[in-house]
Amino acid sequence: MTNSRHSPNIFEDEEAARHWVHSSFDNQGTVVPSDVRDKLHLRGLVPSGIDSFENQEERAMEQLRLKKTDLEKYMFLAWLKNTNLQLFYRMLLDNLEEITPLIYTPTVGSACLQYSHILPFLAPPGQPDGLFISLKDLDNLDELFRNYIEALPEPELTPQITVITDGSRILGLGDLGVNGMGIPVGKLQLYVAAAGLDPRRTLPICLDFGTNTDRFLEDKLYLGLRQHRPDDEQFFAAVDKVMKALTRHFPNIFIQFEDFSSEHAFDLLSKYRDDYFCFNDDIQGTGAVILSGFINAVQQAPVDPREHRILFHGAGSAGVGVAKQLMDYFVIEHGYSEEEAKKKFWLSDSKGLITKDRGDRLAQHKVFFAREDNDGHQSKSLLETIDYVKPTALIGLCAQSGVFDEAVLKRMAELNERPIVFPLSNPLDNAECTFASAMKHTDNRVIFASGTAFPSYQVPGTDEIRVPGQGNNMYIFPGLGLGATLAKPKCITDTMIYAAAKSLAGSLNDDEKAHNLLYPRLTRIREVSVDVAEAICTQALKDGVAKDDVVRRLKTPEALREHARENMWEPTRKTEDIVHSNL
Ligand SMILES: NC(=O)C1=CN([C@@H]2O[C@H](COP(=O)(O)OP(=O)(O)OC[C@H]3O[C@@H](n4cnc5c(N)ncnc54)[C@H](OP(=O)(O)O)[C@@H]3O)[C@@H](O)[C@H]2O)C=CC1
Ligand SMILES: CC(=O)C(=O)O
Ligand SMILES: [Mg+2]
Repeated sequence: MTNSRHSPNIFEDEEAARHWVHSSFDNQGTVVPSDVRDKLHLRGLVPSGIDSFENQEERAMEQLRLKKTDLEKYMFLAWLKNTNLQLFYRMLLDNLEEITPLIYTPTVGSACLQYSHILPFLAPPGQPDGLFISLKDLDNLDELFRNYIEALPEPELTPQITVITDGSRILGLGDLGVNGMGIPVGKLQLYVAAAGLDPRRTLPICLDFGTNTDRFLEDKLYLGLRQHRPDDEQFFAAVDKVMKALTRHFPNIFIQFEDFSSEHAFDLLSKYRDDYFCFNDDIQGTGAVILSGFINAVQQAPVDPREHRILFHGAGSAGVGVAKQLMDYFVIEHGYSEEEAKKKFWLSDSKGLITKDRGDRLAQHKVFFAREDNDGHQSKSLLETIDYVKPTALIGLCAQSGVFDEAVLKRMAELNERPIVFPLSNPLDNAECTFASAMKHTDNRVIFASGTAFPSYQVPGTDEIRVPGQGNNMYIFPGLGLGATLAKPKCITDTMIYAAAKSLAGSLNDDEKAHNLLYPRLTRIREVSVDVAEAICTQALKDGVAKDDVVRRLKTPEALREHARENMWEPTRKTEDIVHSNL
């Protein structure tokens, strides 16, 4: 994909020249060649030396590494993105393993907690980080969207993808209100880096519907609406107004629901999934990514795949979403009926094992997996539940730091030759256990993936370095979004989500398999996203929902992969591309 803006000619049209000079996308500062500087009257406005892209990147990396804290690094990167967007993405793509944790989990968690304190220092005035939609603005939605379009560097490049949150459950950090904006911003940066979505066409949205976290309401620097959240009736009506306005302004936009509280996440998905071009990342994206890691874990565990018993600690949108997705694995791959497959799952929450006769009123999303075969048995503590269930796999999605403690891990190791332990809660401080403790307390036998990346572990007394898996939906949503924006299906079907998971599981190369990895290395994320995008397109064609004519003509996986590759945006890497070839 080229970066070209087709008209008008920036050397002849004064307004276009001014626009180019002030654009954080076009004007890349110290690398702009001297003939372009002269034509655009930039001589003297930058030092006379002309940088190479390599030097420009080296300087920026040097500054990044000089920052003392990860939050300072986050702020530097946000400022860089908002002032020299292409340099930011060049750096990110060239240093994915170093920078991803700084723009995404874990650092984005600290940034969200501090968002109201740092926001004014992330972008120049007038350049929006995203669109803030306050409950008070529901009658002005058209104006809000128009303002956003007019503030864009290239108003004709309308958004094709949005990540939308109401900040009510940000990672495992709780209700952060308007501070949650950091999450859509971070997710969309990964869409660009990992799958080549055009950064000019991404739209982060934060629904500023108040917060129930009093410490924010009492913080005089808090920048959101200072009131408690609305009741359900008002909430659903407000979201509905936003959905209608959003799709009125951007009819083909692909919508990712993110980090809504579980009480609302399931209902929003079922309300909109058939008629809007949308999906829920925490339910479906996480479901797909963990299914993929589970498929690869099952191959490493010396257990008949049909004998697995899976215990979830945490039964919110992520826990239930992942359990449903894993259930499909037993139905599709092993021919189980849904009822039989369901019996392989036990879910526990803050009150213990979820059973039908526990004595409390279960939230709707927990009813499906509530056990009925417990003969009155209830268990409160995790250890008790493990003794009762005897799981082969323990999956943490409860955001309780360290809850997979020494006793829990040792019990999993007693029960299993290769226990599967996935502490998936984010950010790092919320993980149910660390990789080091999982290795230590299972005699290094654990099959492991966590939501936020842990460092590698050297097995004591040996040279062996073990690399932990990162089971994070970032391996799925970028490729899913790329495939969806290409195929333009009427809706995202369950079979498309399943196909994405299978494709991710199958994307390990020989080296990754030799190292017993559960997920591909992050450095290959663009290749992997091409595979996931192809799987989405192929399945959309099979399901008869793909609307895009080009995709409908491209029938083979290789042709679809090529199409995905050709449509991936790349930051400029050649000087001649700084001024577009059509001028
Ligand atoms: N790795 C990844 O890609 C992803 C990770 N996540 C992570 O998953 C976590 C949960 O997200 P989500 O499901 O939406 O959140 P919710 O807050 O909706 O769910 C949390 C669940 O954990 C349970 N819980 C809370 N405290 C305890 C406890 N002490 N013991 C046992 N269970 C407890 C809650 O119980 P109760 O229902 O009784 O309140 C609830 O069922 C977050 O940390 C999030 O970052 C989410 C999406 C993707
Ligand atoms: C990764 C993610 O989506 C979450 O933790 O909510
Ligand atoms: Mg999320």
